[in-house]
Amino acid sequence: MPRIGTGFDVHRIQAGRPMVICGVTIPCEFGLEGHSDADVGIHALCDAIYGALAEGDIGRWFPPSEMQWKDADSAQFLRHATGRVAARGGVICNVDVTILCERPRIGPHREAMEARLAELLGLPAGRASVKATTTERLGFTGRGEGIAAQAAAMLLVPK
Ligand SMILES: Nc1ccn([C@@H]2O[C@H](COP(=O)(O)O)[C@@H](O)[C@H]2O)c(=O)n1
Ligand SMILES: C[C@@]1(CO)OP(=O)(O)OP(=O)(O)OC[C@H]1O
Repeated sequence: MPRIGTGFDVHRIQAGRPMVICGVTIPCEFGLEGHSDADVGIHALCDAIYGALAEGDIGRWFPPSEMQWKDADSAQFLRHATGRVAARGGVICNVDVTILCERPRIGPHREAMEARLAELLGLPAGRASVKATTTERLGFTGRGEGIAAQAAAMLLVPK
């Protein structure tokens, strides 16, 4: 049956950390705070996939209280979510991620992010989409206090 899931995540800006979004480290004068590498795009996408499966959220599988996930590469979280789909005999049809921030500009890195997500998901090119929007300088993203991401995932799962 078709199953759809959505995800949303926010991380606070933090100086002195790398900026990793959708599996790609991009040049930026600040990074994101988090227990892991704080890849806000991948976290939202994991929640979309877990949500489509009704298997909880990323914190269920990778609790922030566990030191083994400190500074972890979020690619492993996405591999796990993808593995859960396979374990249920399902496939991922397509995913779509939107990053909400004024800076950094996502456009120059969009194709690299899509390629990396497709690789991690085991999808052909064109099935993983990354988009970006500002919030017109409104709210916490607009003030540059944090970055938000939302995601959707479409699956086909036997039941
Ligand atoms: N961090 C961002 C934000 C936006 N973009 C690109 O700019 C376009 C216009 O943004 P608006 O918020 O004014 O709609 C948007 O469609 C993105 O293509 C970006 O690259 N990085
Ligand atoms: C990714 C995890 C891993 O402990 O921690 P964070 O990097 O803090 O990310 P967040 O999206 O706040 O929470 C989910 C956690 O599972």
